[in-house]
Amino acid sequence: MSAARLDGKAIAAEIQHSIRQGAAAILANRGRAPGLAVVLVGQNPASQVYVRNKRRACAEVGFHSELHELPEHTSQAELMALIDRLNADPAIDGILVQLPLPAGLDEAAVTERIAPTKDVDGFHPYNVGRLVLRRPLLRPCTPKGVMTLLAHTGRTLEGLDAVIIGQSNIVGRPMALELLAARCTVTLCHSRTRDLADKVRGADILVVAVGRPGFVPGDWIKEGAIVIDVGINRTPDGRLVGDLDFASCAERASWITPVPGGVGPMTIASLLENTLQAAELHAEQTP
Ligand SMILES: Nc1nc2c(c(=O)[nH]1)N[C@@H](CN(C=O)c1ccc(C(=O)N[C@@H](CCC(=O)O)C(=O)O)cc1)CN2
Repeated sequence: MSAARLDGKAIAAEIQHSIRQGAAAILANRGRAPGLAVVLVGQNPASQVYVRNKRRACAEVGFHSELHELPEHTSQAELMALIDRLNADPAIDGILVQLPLPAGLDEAAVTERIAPTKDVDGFHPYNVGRLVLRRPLLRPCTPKGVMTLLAHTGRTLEGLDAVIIGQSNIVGRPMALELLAARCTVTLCHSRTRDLADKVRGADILVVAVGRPGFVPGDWIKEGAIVIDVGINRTPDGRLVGDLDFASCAERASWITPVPGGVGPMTIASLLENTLQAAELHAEQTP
């Protein structure tokens, strides 16, 4: 079998098209566009790229976006005070604090300070709890984007065996909850997992988020599996690659995501969806 590509860039462009119409409707009804505040602390070069891409996507769909750039040595109290101001700002529907934060800042405390209906990353315990209880409100962007990609395969997910490698709060864990809600049987693997290759060989759906180039070889892939690569790694010669040995995995999979152009653009599309959803929630709350 040779896999078909799940083209995240093209699917994200379709989503942006419909969001542009939603943004226009909010503008017509409320007299202002959906608003996203992006908080960037420090000078992490990858974060700078992601933030630029997110703001460009906002401009393309007609959202208001504003960037709050803070120096590396910002204190916890200064960051919390900014979040409080943005929570109270009626022009802001979504608040995004780009991660990772510089050492010394408490990410969990910052996440919990964001008002749950402005938490467009879906990281607040309130939003995570709703996902656990199968009553999601704002869903974490990368797993949500992966679910949209899976929907584009046209396959029924119910009953499939899904394996996730990587147990982070922003990808692996919410990904497990999403796939469980879609009635998959889910195995969440991590650095202490035994017999990883055997577990992966049973997967109808494989999601890999470990941050190690070429971590999954083709002979781990079940014939016909759907394979999703969340990894983004820069090689010494400057290329961007995922966590799969792409060529050998593509020989056995039925569907596979490329890097770049797979999950990354879907993370940004999901952020736009969440920001529009937050703006609609706020419109209901303030008629
Ligand atoms: N507050 C958040 N911080 C982080 C998140 C997040 O969802 N919220 N996720 C990651 C980084 N991330 C979003 O912020 C992200 C990563 C990659 C892409 C993307 O579009 N990648 C492109 C390639 C871009 C490039 O040239 O480097 C692709 O894969 O095609 C978007 C968003 C950690 N932090």
